[in-house]
Amino acid sequence: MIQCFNVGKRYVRGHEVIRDANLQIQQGQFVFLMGPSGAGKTTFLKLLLALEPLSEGQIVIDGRNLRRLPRRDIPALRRQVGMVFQDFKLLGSASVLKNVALPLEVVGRPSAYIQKKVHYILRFVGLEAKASLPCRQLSGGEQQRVAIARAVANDPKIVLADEPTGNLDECSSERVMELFKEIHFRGATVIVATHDARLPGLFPESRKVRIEGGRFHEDAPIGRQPCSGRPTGDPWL
Ligand SMILES: Nc1ncnc2c1ncn2[C@@H]1O[C@H](COP(=O)(O)OP(=O)(O)OP(=O)(O)O)[C@@H](O)[C@H]1O
Repeated sequence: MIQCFNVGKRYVRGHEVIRDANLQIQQGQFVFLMGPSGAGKTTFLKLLLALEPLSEGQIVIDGRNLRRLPRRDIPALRRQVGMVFQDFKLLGSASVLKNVALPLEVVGRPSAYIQKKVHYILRFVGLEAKASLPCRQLSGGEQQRVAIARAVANDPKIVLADEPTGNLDECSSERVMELFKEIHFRGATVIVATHDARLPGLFPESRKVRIEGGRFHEDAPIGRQPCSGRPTGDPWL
């Protein structure tokens, strides 16, 4: 569960982007974080990943208060969170396969497991045929799917996606949303930040939260969400 209590964020020499913001997200929820450009969506995702320090308030993730989290525990927190960055942050000269394998290598998974898992996920995102190509040879939509594959490779409990359909055509956007729905079905909490008001229409059961004036506003009552189908064990293999 993600809990935000009176959260405030002010950048050095900047205005207060988020102020006195409260939010609670249960494990397994699918949340669209809406708001116009500059509203603070990326900032909020960065706070959740501890990429930016809080100015005010508390964020508690699965009982761990980020303010009190020792620096040495931050990598473990980040391993539980898969982040799809707005600019992908892929290794352009490395292959698609290498980019997706990296998070698994970092945590020391056996190579046979990595091979099996990466191929499964690349098939899932429809990129198995491009596994050996350097990422920079892929289209924007394909790179977006590599970024999603990398974010979910390690079965994170939480997946954060920053404008995952920015610059994609309608068909590619729908495909990307199908991936997130599947990831959600497999048990992850998914937070998609977007200013594209059409996206929530692709997943009507989702929860919509708007950032406005630095605060969170619920757009609609939280409906019953499809319950997570995640069984115990590896959800991919
Ligand atoms: N590192 C920074 N230093 C100073 N100000 C920043 C920094 N990062 C973001 N901001 C400011 O914080 C505000 C919110 O930015 P943020 O990127 O969180 O918005 P956003 O809702 O994600 O926008 P977009 O949809 O365009 O990505 C903006 O006014 C931005 O200029």
